[in-house]
Amino acid sequence: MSFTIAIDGPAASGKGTIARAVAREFGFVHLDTGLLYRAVGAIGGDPILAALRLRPEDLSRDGLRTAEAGQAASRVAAIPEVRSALVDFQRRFALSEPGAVLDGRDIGTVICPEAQLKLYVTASDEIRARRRALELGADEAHILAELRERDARDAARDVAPMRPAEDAMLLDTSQLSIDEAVARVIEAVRLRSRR
Ligand SMILES: Nc1ncnc2c1ncn2[C@@H]1O[C@H](COP(=O)(O)OP(=O)(O)OP(=O)(O)O)[C@@H](O)[C@H]1O
Ligand SMILES: Nc1ccn([C@@H]2O[C@H](COP(=O)(O)O)[C@@H](O)[C@H]2O)c(=O)n1
Repeated sequence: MSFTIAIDGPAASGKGTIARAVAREFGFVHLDTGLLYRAVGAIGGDPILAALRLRPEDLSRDGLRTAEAGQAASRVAAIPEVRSALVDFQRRFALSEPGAVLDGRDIGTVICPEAQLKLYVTASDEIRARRRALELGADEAHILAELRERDARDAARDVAPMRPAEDAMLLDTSQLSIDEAVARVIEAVRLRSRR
C-alpha cells in the first residue's frame, strides 16, 4: 500500500522544512508544489501555455525562491486553467513511489484528498516574516507585507483556495523548533501507518 502525506499551509510556515525532513526519515519522495507555480510565473508569456509545457528542469531555474517569484506564482496560481494543467503531474508524482510527501496549498483538499496523513502547518504572520527575512537576508517589514498579500490572494481565489482539509492535523510551529515540529509529524506518521 502507498502512503501519501499532504502538507498545506500559508507561506513560510515551515511546510517545506517539515516535508523534506519527514521524507528523509521514511525514505519517501518529496515534491514542493509551490515550485511548479513559481516556475510558471517566472517563465512569463502566456501562463496557461507555460503550465501546459512545463518540464521538470524548469523547477531548477535560478531565482525561483525570491519574494518576487512568490508573488508572480500567486498571481498565476489563481488562473483555473493553470491549476488544471498542473494536476496530473502532481498526482502522478504522488503515486510514483510507495511513499510520497507533497507540500503546497491544495494538496489535502484537491490533489491528494485520499492522502493517509494531512497536515495544515501555520505560524504567526510575524514569526513567518522573521524566519523568511532571515533566510533571504531581506527586510522583515517588506516580507511581512508580501506574505500577507500572497496569503490573502491564495485564500480568496475561487479555485482550490488555500484552506485546511476537514481531516487535516493542525500544526502551529510558532513556538516550536524545527526539530520539535518534525518530531511531531514523524510521530503522527508512525501512528497513522500502524492503523
Ligand atoms: N519551527 C521552525 N523554527 C524556526 N525556523 C523555522 C521553523 N520552520 C521553518 N523554519 C524556517 O523558516 C523558513 C521558512 O520555512 P519553509 O521554507 O519550510 O516554509 P514553507 O512553508 O515551505 O514556505 P513556502 O510557502 O514559501 O514554500 C526557512 O528559513 C526555515 O528554515
Ligand atoms: N499547491 C500549491 C502550491 C503553491 N501555490 C501557489 O504558489 C505560490 C508559491 O508557493 P510557495 O509554497 O513556494 O510559497 C503560493 O503563494 C500559491 O499562490 C498554489 O496555489 N498551490
